[in-house]
Amino acid sequence: MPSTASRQAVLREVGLRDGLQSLARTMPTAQKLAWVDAAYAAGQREIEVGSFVPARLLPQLADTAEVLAHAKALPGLVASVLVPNLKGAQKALECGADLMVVPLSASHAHSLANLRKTPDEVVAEVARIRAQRDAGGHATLIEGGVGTAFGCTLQGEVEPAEVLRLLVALLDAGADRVSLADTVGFADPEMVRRMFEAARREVGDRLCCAHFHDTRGLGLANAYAAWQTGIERFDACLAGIGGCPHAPGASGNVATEDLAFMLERMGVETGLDIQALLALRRQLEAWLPGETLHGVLWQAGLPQVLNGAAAMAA
Ligand SMILES: CC(C)(COP(=O)([O-])OP(=O)([O-])OC[C@H]1O[C@@H](n2cnc3c(N)ncnc32)[C@H](O)[C@@H]1OP(=O)([O-])[O-])[C@@H](O)C(=O)NCCC(=O)NCCSC(=O)C[C@@](C)(O)CC(=O)[O-]
Repeated sequence: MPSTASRQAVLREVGLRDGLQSLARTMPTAQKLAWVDAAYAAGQREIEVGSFVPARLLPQLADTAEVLAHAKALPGLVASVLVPNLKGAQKALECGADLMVVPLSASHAHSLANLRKTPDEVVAEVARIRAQRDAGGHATLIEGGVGTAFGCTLQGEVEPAEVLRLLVALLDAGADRVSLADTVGFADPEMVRRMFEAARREVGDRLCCAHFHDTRGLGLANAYAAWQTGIERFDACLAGIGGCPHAPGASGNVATEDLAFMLERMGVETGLDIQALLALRRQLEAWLPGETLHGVLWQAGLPQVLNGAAAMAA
């Protein structure tokens, strides 16, 4: 098990994509740009700014090109987008996204509901995306994100062997790296440990990120379990908003500010100013009146001694 000492973690903010796609309202573009700026000022260096999907499906994210252009102007920021197919990927390449995440559901039922494609058809789409990326000489990275990796509300069980097969297939098709997601909050820390260890045996360091929903209160425990297997990048949503519209029962992601607190408390450097994240959460509350926000740190605030593990080691 890798030691916690001197490790760093990256929290990729996905609230502007996963969070906002789950709300019925559309956040005005000016507020999204202010969110990107404030997240950047709080130390976030990876932000998923939206999706290139048909606006009729997700009008909340119709301004993704504009938000991406704004994010790209911030030095050192990895500005990513979600793309469901080649058409979305072409837009991401045209707009110069640093990274595009192609979601692939290991559950056949969810795959059809979400993308109208089987998992293997999504793998084939990734091969077309890779060919297009390489032909144009673009620098945009391709991440294959395997969702419903721990089960699915539509299909029920998802075989771990199928998840592993799809991780390998995505890489063989041309994804630069892969990640694992618990779309509907079915995972527990022991399942996470087993899955991430097995995935690492299959694909090594090309397994780059963990994406947990806190649907049943295990988001942080699952993140900790993934961390213990060596994962150092996590998706998270400010105020724990989020959820896939095509996954019944899906609810919010692990809250950015809570996850940052847990890691910093363990002595792990995230580069994040947690007070600034809490201030941004208050701003988000004002931007989203009437919406249910999640997370717990905001209620108690930071303890006086933040860096518990480091303090004990000193
Ligand atoms: C994949 C499709 C498009 C298939 O939808 P479809 O209807 O089968 O698409 P199509 O290829 O038949 O095209 C239909 C029309 O849409 C257009 N079109 C086609 N593609 C695009 C595009 N990219 N951008 C803009 N327009 C597009 C296309 O040009 C055409 O336009 P028309 O000729 O009718 O005028 C649709 O099912 C889709 O967009 N699905 C995405 C749904 C989504 O965003 N889900 C949430 C993200 S995944 C998630 O949240 C999970 C995750 C990542 O967070 C991790 C986790 O927790 O597990």
